[in-house]
Amino acid sequence: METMIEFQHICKSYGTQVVLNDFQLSIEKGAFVTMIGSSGCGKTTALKLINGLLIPDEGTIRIEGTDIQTMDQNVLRRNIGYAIQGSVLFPHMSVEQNIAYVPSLLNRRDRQRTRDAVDQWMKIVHLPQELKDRYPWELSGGQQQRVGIARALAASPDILLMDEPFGAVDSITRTQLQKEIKAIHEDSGITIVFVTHDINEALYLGTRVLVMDQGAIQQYDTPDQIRSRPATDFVRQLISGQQQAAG
Ligand SMILES: Nc1ncnc2c1ncn2[C@@H]1O[C@H](COP(=O)(O)OP(=O)(O)OP(=O)(O)O)[C@@H](O)[C@H]1O
Repeated sequence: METMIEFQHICKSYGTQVVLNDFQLSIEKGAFVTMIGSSGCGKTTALKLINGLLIPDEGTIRIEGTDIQTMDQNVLRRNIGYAIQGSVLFPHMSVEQNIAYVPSLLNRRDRQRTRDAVDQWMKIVHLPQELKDRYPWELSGGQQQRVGIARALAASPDILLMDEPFGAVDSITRTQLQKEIKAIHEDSGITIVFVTHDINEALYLGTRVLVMDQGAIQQYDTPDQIRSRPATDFVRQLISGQQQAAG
């Protein structure tokens, strides 16, 4: 299997607080990795190191073998979609303009191509076409989240980073969005790294689940292995929470 993202001996501190210490992780191309762990254990930090929003104190991050520090940061970010909790849409732009943002940069001379791309992505994330001319404040939380995902995907990234993208929506919308993102992953073969606090979500979506505690990897395994062979007490506790929630 080809490696898409690799963390090699990564150290990252904020002031005197060490968050990641000799962190090592390899993510296969096409994987859907869900990251779960205690609050403050470094999940968001790990995510932001992938798209260069944060720079490691030590160690190297590689994407398809290339050290990201040596890459053009604009090219890097254009290849990596980023969707986070709550609305990160451009408030002064309509739904259509938000989704078209990157495609219109890429297809400067071909407006029809951009319009077609917007239509296509709105369909995929189940946004009715009549919402095209609305502004973010005229949308529900779930619709805003869908626009955010469509915008991230419309840039045709190889990698999609998602930081609790469904944290702020009701449970029915959340279940729908989970199904949609799972289908998008299966259809596109994109590599997804997804941070969540919800063990059910982590086990449902992930082809691999990364369980972290205090900057250390507790287990990195398939959902079946996490369920049947929890590697540490921390993982066992997470799973017992899942069984309670399910039962
Ligand atoms: N810019 C910053 N300056 C100082 N400390 C920070 C900064 N960003 C994060 N931290 C601290 O680093 C630790 C790791 O933060 P991070 O956001 O990566 O954790 P997380 O696992 O995503 O947490 P949560 O599950 O609560 O979202 C936390 O203790 C946090 O308070």
